[in-house]
Amino acid sequence: MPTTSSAPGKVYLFGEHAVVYGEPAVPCAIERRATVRVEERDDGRLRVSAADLSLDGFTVEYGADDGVPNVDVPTALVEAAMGYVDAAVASARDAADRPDAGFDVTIESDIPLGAGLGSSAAVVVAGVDAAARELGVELAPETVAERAYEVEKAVQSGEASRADTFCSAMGGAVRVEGSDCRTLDAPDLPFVVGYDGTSHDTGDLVAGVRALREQYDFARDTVESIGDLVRRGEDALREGDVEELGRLMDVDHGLLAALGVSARSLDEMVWAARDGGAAGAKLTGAGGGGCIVALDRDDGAETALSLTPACEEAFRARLADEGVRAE
Ligand SMILES: Nc1ncnc2c1ncn2[C@@H]1O[C@H](COP(=O)(O)OP(=O)(O)O)[C@@H](O)[C@H]1O
Ligand SMILES: C[C@@](O)(CCOP(=O)(O)O)CC(=O)O
Ligand SMILES: [Mg+2]
Repeated sequence: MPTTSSAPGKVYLFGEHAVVYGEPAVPCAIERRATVRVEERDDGRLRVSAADLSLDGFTVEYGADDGVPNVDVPTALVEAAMGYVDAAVASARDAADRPDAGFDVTIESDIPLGAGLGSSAAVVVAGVDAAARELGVELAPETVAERAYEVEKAVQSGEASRADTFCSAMGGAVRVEGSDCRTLDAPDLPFVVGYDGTSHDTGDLVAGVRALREQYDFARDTVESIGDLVRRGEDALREGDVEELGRLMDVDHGLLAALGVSARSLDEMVWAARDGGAAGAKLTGAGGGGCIVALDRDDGAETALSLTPACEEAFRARLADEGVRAE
């Protein structure tokens, strides 16, 4: 019998990148989910079918004996796409003490891939949960979050925060500062997302910020300023002060741009959203291309984004109360 789990993507209200260096961040889970179906197979092989909105559906099959993917899409693309899934399956094998378990894995996701909405975290969280349950082990969402964090850290060359994975596992709005991870009471904020249709590599962008931080004190100061801003933002979130949240999002976008992780398309979408009346707008996630998030109370920003050439798709994103769940 196959076992299926799903987990949500997220937007960052504030704090991405700085959270990697121990500053606080507030990501919010959104109602776009990745669904992972897992069925144990008795030959020890791993077969993965991934259908995604921005990558043609593909299937990879390989076993411990050869390790060679059998597919007809470019190897680099496959390797990039498989890193997270492979490591998620390995984590579940470890949790169940079944190092040789083989699986058929099928992934479906309505989270654009590599666009800052946490598709990697959602796939890993749902994958660890489903594969562990398929092997008879029920993990608490907090445990799934911690295992998924270890996976992201390993795949992103040792650089990741707990923010995306904790948010995806727990749902709702969360606050992450180092290893201190908490869920927050938050109102359903009027998020609208603008997506430029491109993707980024989170590991590369995080490495770029690290290099800048090592070279320039101003980059260290910028990371600390993002932390200060997040602490101010927490008060505004508690009070449901959308105007102040928007102002702080605008500043956060400027600080992220100073760290070199914005892009022309992201800046164009941010300005379109502001011109359309958003309370504030910023890139979300690693940046470099992908998505922006804006606070849009009256649909003006969503309309402005949908009319902006840089924006391929604009959509509303409701807060997802539920994190990882069995389907
Ligand atoms: N539907 C999917 N099927 C298989 N792998 C996926 C899917 N969605 C995301 N991934 C994995 O997540 C990676 C993208 O993660 P990342 O660069 O962190 O961007 P983000 O988390 O912002 O979407 C992909 O290269 C792939 O390994
Ligand atoms: C840049 C970072 O703060 C968030 C990355 O988010 P995403 O993978 O682009 O959705 C990295 C991290 O927290 O691990
Ligand atoms: Mg990611």
